[in-house]
Amino acid sequence: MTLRGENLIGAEARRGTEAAFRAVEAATGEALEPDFPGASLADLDRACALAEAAFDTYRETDPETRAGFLEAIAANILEIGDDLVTRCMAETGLPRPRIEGERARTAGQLRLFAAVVREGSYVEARIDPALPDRKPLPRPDLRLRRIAVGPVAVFGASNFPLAFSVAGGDTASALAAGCPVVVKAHPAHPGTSELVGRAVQKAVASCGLPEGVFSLVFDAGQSIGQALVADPRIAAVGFTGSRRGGTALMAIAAGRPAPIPVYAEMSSINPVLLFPAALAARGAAIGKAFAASLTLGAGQFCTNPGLILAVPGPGLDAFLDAAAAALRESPAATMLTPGIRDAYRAGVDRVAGHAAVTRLAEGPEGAAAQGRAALFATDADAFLADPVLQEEMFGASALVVRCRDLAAMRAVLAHLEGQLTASLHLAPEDHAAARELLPLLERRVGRILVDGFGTGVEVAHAMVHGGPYPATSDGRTTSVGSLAIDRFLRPVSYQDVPDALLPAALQAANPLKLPRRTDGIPDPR
Ligand SMILES: NC(=O)c1ccc[n+]([C@@H]2O[C@H](COP(=O)([O-])OP(=O)(O)OC[C@H]3O[C@@H](n4cnc5c(N)ncnc54)[C@H](O)[C@@H]3O)[C@@H](O)[C@H]2O)c1
Ligand SMILES: O=CCCC(=O)C(=O)O
Repeated sequence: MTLRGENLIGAEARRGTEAAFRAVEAATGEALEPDFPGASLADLDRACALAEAAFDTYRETDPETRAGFLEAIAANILEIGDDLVTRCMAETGLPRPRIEGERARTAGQLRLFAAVVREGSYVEARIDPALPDRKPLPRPDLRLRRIAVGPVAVFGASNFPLAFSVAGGDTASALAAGCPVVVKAHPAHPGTSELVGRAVQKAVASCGLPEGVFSLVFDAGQSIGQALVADPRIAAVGFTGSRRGGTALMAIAAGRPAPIPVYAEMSSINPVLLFPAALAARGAAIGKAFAASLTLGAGQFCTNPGLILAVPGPGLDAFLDAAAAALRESPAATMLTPGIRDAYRAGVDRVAGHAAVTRLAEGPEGAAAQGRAALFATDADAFLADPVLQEEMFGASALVVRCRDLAAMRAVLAHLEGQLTASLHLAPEDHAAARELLPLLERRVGRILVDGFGTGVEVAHAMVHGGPYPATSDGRTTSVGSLAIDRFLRPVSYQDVPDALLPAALQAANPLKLPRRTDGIPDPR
């Protein structure tokens, strides 16, 4: 498929008129064809106007139409075939199996949301019938459903060019909720973005939907993204990226005459708690598994295990020996962009130069575009004394914090910022100590896992990929899994509205066959 470097504004493909940029081949630094001229403010205005015009029709599409649309996007992405995989590999430096796996995950995610739309519980249809004879006052007829919030702005992520980008989780959940989407492509993979954007655009047309359901804009800088968040027709924002970028967009959204929510997933160091009996029983095996998780995708996962907490002893020594040996042999890996590589190296240098930190291991030196793995250690007192030590190093390096006892481990956890995940490595003898820490962990993180690592998020109904700030801007939500749809819905209550005027979801005959509650009790199905 030929790339044209065009913004996709509704049904149109338009070459931008602003500064152009090109993708860079991650491994070589070579510029890749074609040019991507940035969208103009007029292009963005048209995209937002079309999204607004599409909103009322799209949000009332019947479940089958909307689910079919999501499935058509999945099919169209797969239909692009190897062109998508090779372009994506070139732009990101990520290997083929990773891109193919991520493509399957992206299609599966769209299909999951299709199933959610067909099943219908997300509408939360509730009916409290009128009680005209209630004393002292009659009760009105009350009916509630959730509706889409409005057009949503999505910022594609650099590190998941498919699953968190143009047709990734934010887009899939917003479209499932009934929200048109305007995507601001990540500048690191514009070709991948255009290919996927065209797949979505094609699905909009083949499903007979209003053209404004989807648009995709490119920008060499940040002004179009900022204007998108400020646009009064945009009702919510999905973002995955840096803390600086996420908080900048939050400030724009909060400063609007009508503020809107920004669902930003930003930074997390994902603590790993190694409990004494687990370490004694299998320290070396955990160390090896940790190194594999740390180096996955050159460490460019928001779920990367960047912080290890453990009590010193022979078990921890075995863990460290195995982890260090694996990391010393782990080849340097191409990073997504020169900027991300430089930020990673600067983060590593900052930690390496810290007076209270020792370097335990370092991977082999690589090419200019590559990042090498590293493992550092400090103690709990030093960690508690310097917030720099809990800053995300976005790459394959981690810091081990030696805690003199479990009380020190608790103090470190209590001091941590919000996190996406916490991993506990346990033997049965550790359960009592782990139980003590669980309430604190629940307050700090979005997902607690045992005997594993957070990398490799399952896209499922019971998944939470979220967590308190700064892991995300809103710890009440998730950006992965079916619950992600909640971000883009809001409840509306209808009081004494005649059946003929009610939305289908709440009419007496239940024409959409939605699961509903009457007086709080699920209706028989
Ligand atoms: N935790 C994570 O999941 C995660 C993922 C990717 C990157 N990162 C971090 O972010 C750093 C940079 O990577 P990145 O380019 O992917 O993230 P980024 O936040 O710099 O950019 C993400 C997107 O937001 C836009 N953007 C950023 N700042 C903006 C602003 N002030 N106004 C308008 N738009 C803005 C960018 O153009 C891009 O489209 C990495 O080195 C890493 O530290 C973290
Ligand atoms: O980088 C953020 C997403 C991480 C993820 O989805 C995974 O670990 O699978």
